[in-house]
Amino acid sequence: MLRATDVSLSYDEEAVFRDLSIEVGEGEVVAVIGPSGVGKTTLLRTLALALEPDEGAVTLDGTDAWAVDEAERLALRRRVGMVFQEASLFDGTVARNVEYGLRVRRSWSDRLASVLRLNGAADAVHESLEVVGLADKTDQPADSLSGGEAQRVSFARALAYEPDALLLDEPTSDLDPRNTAVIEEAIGEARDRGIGVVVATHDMHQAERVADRVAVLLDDGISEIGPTESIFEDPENERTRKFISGELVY
Ligand SMILES: Nc1ncnc2c1ncn2[C@@H]1O[C@H](COP(=O)(O)OP(=O)(O)OP(=O)(O)O)[C@@H](O)[C@H]1O
Repeated sequence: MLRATDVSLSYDEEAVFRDLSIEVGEGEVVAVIGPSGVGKTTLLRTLALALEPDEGAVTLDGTDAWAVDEAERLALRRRVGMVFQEASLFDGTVARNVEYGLRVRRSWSDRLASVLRLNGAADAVHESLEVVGLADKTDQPADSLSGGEAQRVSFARALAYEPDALLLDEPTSDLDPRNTAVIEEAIGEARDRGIGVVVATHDMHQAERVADRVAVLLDDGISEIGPTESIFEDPENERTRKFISGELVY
């Protein structure tokens, strides 16, 4: 569904990754793990069609996002949601923040259809807040939320417009165990809805808990990608094994 093929990307001539390939299918969770600064955020932004790779292709259902015109790329981008490490909510209620995702992301025709479907937007807002356990906070001002709650609202905002793919950048790095558990359950819910999820995390246990497949990003590429169990229990690549066991120090 969402696929990067042989992508290379550099900042100021400095390669972040070279010839990297990764894909996520419908209803699948792929975790990207790797040391700090290796390029996990850059990879997610490439998959979100926010960064154009220097080489290679990013395709959504077979359409090469950088080979089509701007309008078509924007339409593809709308089908991919991203949740950043830090929640970026604006002043206003929780509901307004979640609804905002719907308004910005939907195309005009979808918006019109949702106006015709009475209360369609309100339902989507409520449902996605339920997924993150915040349906009772709909009318609360966003600036009164705890950090964990704000992050959950960010997740709800991305979920509300039913993206095909959802990219999560360290979604629980600053959260306590309870908020972390809520987000991990919400990842499962997204998968059950058929959304393809890519989650970048430095927490290997989290990758083990939530992912169907794991990609290990080391130096300038993926050292290994495969089913979660085989990556953690029986990695084929020596560097992967050392990274997993903590022998590879960065
Ligand atoms: N806009 C930019 N301009 C120049 N260099 C950048 C830019 N963004 C990121 N980098 C560099 O690219 C490398 C990869 O950064 P990136 O944020 O993708 O890593 P990461 O794996 O997500 O890190 P972390 O786990 O610490 O968040 C880093 O060396 C970073 O300093």
